[in-house]
Amino acid sequence: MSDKTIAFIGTGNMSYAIIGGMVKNGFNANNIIATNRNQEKLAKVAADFKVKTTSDNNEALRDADVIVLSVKPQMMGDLCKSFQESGVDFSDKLFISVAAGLTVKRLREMLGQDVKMIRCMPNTPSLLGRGVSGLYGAGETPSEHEFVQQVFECTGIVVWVEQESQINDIIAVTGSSPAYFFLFMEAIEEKAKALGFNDADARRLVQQTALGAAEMALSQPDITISQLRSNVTSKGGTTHAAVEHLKDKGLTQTVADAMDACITRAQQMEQEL
Ligand SMILES: NC(=O)C1=CN([C@@H]2O[C@H](COP(=O)(O)OP(=O)(O)OC[C@H]3O[C@@H](n4cnc5c(N)ncnc54)[C@H](O)[C@@H]3O)[C@@H](O)[C@H]2O)C=CC1
Ligand SMILES: O=C(O)[C@@H]1CCC=N1
Repeated sequence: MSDKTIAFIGTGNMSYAIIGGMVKNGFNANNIIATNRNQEKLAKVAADFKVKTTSDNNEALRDADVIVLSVKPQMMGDLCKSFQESGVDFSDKLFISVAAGLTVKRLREMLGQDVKMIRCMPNTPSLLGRGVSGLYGAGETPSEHEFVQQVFECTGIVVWVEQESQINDIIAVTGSSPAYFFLFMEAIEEKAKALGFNDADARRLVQQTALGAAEMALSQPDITISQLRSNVTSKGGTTHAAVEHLKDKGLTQTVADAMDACITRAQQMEQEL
């Protein structure tokens, strides 16, 4: 593993998950700096992963080779302005942005320089090494490309996209989609409670079933997901009744429409921010 130092600017949910995945997968915690304005969040990431922490973004900018911009998109303008005013020479540093809805062009405008910039669209299962990261690069060297690949492979699987616009597709398919699965799990959990299961059992039943279904798909790559579904569905049986109801109610189209809404929102943010 490279000895480059990497700083996460704005260590909230997403960067906490990436840092956790990196440390659990052997990345040297001494080479990771986490920043946040919030001291409690910094104390937690320091305690959990033994990384360096600071509330001074400029110190992290100065000390790191690779800078991960991970504040909310709406906060990015102010952050980049503070970097411009910091007096730190960051012209040779590699930037990675995990923000939705901010293009490389816009980020470079915000930073006031044509810095090397990789856009990454991770997801929160990165914390467990079960993440997916979509990557799009602009101007990085082969060794930087390799470094970024290694970092995000610590957190799960990685896919490079050729067009920057595909980052918005990745948001719909993997960045936001843990929430779709959680919504589905919430719906089953809620109904389980309505059927009389206590809270703890409702939670255990739904999470174990979701995990089991995902592991069945993962462990049997030669069997289509559709076939796995079919294997549960006895002709004229109970699953058939439930699945037909979901189909009649338009689940497949609803999911496709939701993913389009996700992409449209990312495109709108590109115009707004
Ligand atoms: N949460 C997710 O599932 C995903 C989030 N993202 C992207 O990751 C970025 C961060 O999202 P989250 O982690 O969910 O947000 P978050 O709100 O949990 O984390 C951002 C953190 O930045 C801190 N912060 C804000 N301004 C700061 C500043 N100037 N200096 C230092 N710290 C500052 C806040 O205190 C906060 O803890 C966003 O741009 C989002 O688009 C991308 C993929 C998935
Ligand atoms: O909701 C959001 O905007 C971010 C990007 C992908 C997941 N969370």
